[in-house]
Amino acid sequence: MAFFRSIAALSKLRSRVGQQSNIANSVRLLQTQTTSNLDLYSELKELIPEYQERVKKVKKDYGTVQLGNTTVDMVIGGMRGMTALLWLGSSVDPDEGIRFRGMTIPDCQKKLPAAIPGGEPMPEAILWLLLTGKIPSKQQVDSLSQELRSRATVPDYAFKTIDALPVSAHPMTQFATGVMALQTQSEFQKAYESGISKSRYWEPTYEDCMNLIARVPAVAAYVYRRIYKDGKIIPLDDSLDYGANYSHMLGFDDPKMLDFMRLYITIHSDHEGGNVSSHTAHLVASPLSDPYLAFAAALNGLAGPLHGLANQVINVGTLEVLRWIRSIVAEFGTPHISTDQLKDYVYKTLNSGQVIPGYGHGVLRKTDPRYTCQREFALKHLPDDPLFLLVSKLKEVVPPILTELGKVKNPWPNVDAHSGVLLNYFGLTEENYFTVLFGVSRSFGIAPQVCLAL
Ligand SMILES: CC(=O)SCCNC(=O)CCNC(=O)[C@H](O)C(C)(C)COP(=O)(O)OP(=O)(O)OC[C@H]1O[C@@H](n2cnc3c(N)ncnc32)[C@H](O)[C@@H]1OP(=O)(O)O
Ligand SMILES: O=C([O-])CC(=O)C(=O)O
Repeated sequence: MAFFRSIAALSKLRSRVGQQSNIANSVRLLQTQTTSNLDLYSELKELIPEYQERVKKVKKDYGTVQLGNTTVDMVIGGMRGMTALLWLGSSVDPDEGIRFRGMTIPDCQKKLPAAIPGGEPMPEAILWLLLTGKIPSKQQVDSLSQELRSRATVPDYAFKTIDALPVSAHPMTQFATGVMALQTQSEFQKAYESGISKSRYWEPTYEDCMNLIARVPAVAAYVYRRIYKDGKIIPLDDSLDYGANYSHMLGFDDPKMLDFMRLYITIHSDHEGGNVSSHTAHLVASPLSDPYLAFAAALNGLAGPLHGLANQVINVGTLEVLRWIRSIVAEFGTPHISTDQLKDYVYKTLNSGQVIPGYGHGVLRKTDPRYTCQREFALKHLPDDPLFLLVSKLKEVVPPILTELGKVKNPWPNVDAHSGVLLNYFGLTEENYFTVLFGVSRSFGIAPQVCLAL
């Protein structure tokens, strides 16, 4: 299976050709400027032409600079470890994890606007940051919230297209089908057919990206309500921001769940360009397939159990353990499972030829900071939840066993090992649906990259 690793961001290009500070200066784009347009389009209209010029200049001045050697392992491993793509939004350091435009998750939690005092960063804020490289004000974020709501209407035929599938179809299949139905509204396709100039491709692409991001929660919520709640649809609430609205349309209005949803979307948005979903979108968009086509393709990659679907599998695992906890509780009157019992469970999984879902990574070599921030959220809001305690215990038990195997490069937990426990706590217990949440979030990372690659 091919995992493509990328050059991540221009900042990574800097470190790879470290001494050549001229390159560093040339590629330090967008991040240091301080325009203050209230709407994102006006902001980008100033920034993108300059970005395009800088990319041209880097190409002209440094186009022949070598960025490393290609080994047989890299080729067999599906370009793993090969510097191969330009990815502006984020970069992943093996030890430190994700940085969005240079900002770690704790930086984002400190600096990006929240919907409530002391709350989690809003997805609208990460979108602004990924697209512009700048930290938006609360006013800018609120204006973006409003704009996304105004774009959120989904045509009825998209729902009917989903209805043509059996209810038993996997939620990811239904979601990707709904996204394909939205594609008929592509502004890029229309503009291309009418002969738009190359330098302006980004404009209808931006329209498509914003419409796509605005509309996917309604499609995703429809899939959830159709499969699990007898098709009773909950309409968008005009007073809510993006993350809160998605949770609301799913049927969850606990303020803590709304804030968790904001955090969830923020941290799942982007993970450099080499992961399967992001790379797929980048590849599919490169021949000018529009953002809907690129995003639907990405969803199909995300639906693989070694990528996004791992969050579903870990929950099948944990729910099995939960059933086990219940039987222990029934028998002994206590929910505490011993470390030895858990170890046996992990060995049983490995001995049956399966991987331990939620552990390991193509790039990371330490615990995923996305796992850590979800753990911190859980410690704050549900410290005594039995499933959370179990997931915490798994973190003690699994890494030494994986290390013992001698071949696993990263025995530590990744993002997928934790999200399900939190969703389950708030009542979203249908684990087959979890990857759809991941998909909605990933539109935030993919869309800016598709826009900026033009
Ligand atoms: C959002 C995300 O996509 S995060 C990742 C989500 N996926 C998972 O959690 C699934 C479990 N993890 C895995 O399967 C892997 O760690 C991957 C796919 C994420 C990364 O794969 P790789 O880069 O090939 O990992 P690595 O180089 O460490 O693999 C070496 C060996 O260790 C094994 N290994 C890696 N992780 C695990 C694990 N969690 N459990 C058991 N074995 C593992 C590999 O299967 C491979 O075995 P093989 O040589 O017999 O084929
Ligand atoms: O980076 C990867 O290979 C997988 C991952 O964690 C993601 O896409 O979020």
